[in-house]
Amino acid sequence: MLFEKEAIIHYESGIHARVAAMIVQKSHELYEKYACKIYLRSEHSQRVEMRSLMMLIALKINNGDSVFVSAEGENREEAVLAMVIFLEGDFMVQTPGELHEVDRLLHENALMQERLQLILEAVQDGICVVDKTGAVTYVNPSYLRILHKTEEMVIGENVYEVAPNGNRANVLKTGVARIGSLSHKKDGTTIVANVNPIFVDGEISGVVSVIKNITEVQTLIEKLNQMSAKAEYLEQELLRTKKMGKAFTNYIGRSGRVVDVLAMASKAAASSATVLVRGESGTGKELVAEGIHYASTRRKGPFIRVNCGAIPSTLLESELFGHEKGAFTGAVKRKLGKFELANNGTIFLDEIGEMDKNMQVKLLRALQQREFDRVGGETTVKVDVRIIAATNRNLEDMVREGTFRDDLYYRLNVIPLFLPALRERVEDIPLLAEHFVNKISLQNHKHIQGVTAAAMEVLMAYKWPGNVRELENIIERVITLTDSDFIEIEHLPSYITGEAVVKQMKSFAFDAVLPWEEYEKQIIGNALKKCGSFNAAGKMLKLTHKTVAAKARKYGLI
Ligand SMILES: Nc1ncnc2c1ncn2[C@@H]1O[C@H](COP(=O)(O)OP(=O)(O)OP(=O)(O)O)[C@@H](O)[C@H]1O
Repeated sequence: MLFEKEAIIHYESGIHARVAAMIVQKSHELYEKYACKIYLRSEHSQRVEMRSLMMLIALKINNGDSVFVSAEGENREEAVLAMVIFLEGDFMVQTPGELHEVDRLLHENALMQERLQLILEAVQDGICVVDKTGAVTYVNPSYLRILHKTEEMVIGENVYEVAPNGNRANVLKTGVARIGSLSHKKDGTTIVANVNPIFVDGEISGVVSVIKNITEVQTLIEKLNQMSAKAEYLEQELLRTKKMGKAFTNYIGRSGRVVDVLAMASKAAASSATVLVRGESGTGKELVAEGIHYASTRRKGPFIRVNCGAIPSTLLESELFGHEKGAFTGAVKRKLGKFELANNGTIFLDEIGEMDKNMQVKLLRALQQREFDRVGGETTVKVDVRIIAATNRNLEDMVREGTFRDDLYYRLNVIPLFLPALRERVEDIPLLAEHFVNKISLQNHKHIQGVTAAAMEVLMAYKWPGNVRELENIIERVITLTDSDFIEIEHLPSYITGEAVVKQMKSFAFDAVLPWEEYEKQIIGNALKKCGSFNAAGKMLKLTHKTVAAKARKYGLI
């Protein structure tokens, strides 16, 4: 409970015994003047009369407590007032009515200040406060870290002296904020600064500068740029493979060569240029030609295939251009040729290298003028046909030898597509094998689940002169003849498995002449490793399974 007439004097600075003596002196005067006794009381002590307890006052006040001044006597109000006025220079004085609220506000303020201090110290951005004279009054630890400076170096320095044309001096002069100003330091760091003026009562009272080291950000931006360039490239690649669309989904393969050739084919499909598909027999030339047709705007028109190598040259003209009734013996009615049938679609001239030179001239005319005469006909027929030709022959050699017309060659070779042989894309074999196993077992109502790893290894080691067609045929034969769940080595033809074994044996040191048993042991061991059973190994080696078992025992292989 506060005294009726008292003041609370908050300790503000250290009080010495000298000050305490002055207080005592003053209280004597007041006693004389107002006939009052002056008491002081700290928060934690009894009130004490001034005259006797000088040291206590000094100690108590030095502890930082609030000091309550009260008086007893006739004019105690005046006495307290006089004491308060006397002390005002060294102490903060409040009247009792405001005390609690101010105390609370003070406490809140102190807390807030503490929090703000913590925040300022914790933020990663550097903060620098400059007063209105240009002197640096505050920097946070991040500021010092970013600029590699110490507090002693920066506190107190004047921005008008250290950087008269800098942002801080400028903002202080103009009162206009500067945002996002970049500076590159000698050590290679890049710093971005936002400098804002501080206004108090409409007057500029300093600036606050917030800086950030964006060297890392710039490195990240660079990385981001690289990544986005890479993503763009991959997106284009994806688009490239996607663009091939459904038209090419029948052509199985994911190897780089296949992806490239299909990308080119899909580009070719977008034009109506003549395409020449090259590749060994069985590499899927027809599939690609079909893909081009179905990926083109002509997809709703017909795709007409002519095997120029399979039709006798005497009949090829009528096959391609048709004939009129009675054009030759047996021509009992008018027959439309493949070119007419392919109108508004695509004609696929397979095995073009087999065409004889007479026919080549006629074809050249049809290609150049998109018109021809039916055999025995007098009127010229005009057609709108896209031409795709294919060959497994070396047309360049044929042109050189004079068996293929060069003008026709150039007409056909507008967009050449080279299909890789299967041995050049071994990585596609598992994919193709799986495709054929699924397709053929479905057609044959079988449930073959796949190819064993060992058998796949053998398939991948084989040279495939017949390419994909040969692979498809082998899988078809196996599926037709077997009932097991998986295609195993023993199901494969011996010319394929044999090649694999020979390949393995190449690693064997044939230069050195060893006892026969050494070779035999190696061969039996290899075959058993590859086949996994006496039976299969026997088939591969053309021995009975009993012989294989006996030799395996003899050489301690089991
Ligand atoms: N990449 C492939 N994906 C799936 N099947 C393929 C692939 N390549 C070829 N084939 C299959 O192989 C067989 C032969 O293909 P295609 O007739 O297209 O080859 P080609 O190169 O035109 O042969 P040829 O030169 O003997 O005429 C077809 O049954 C075809 O389905």
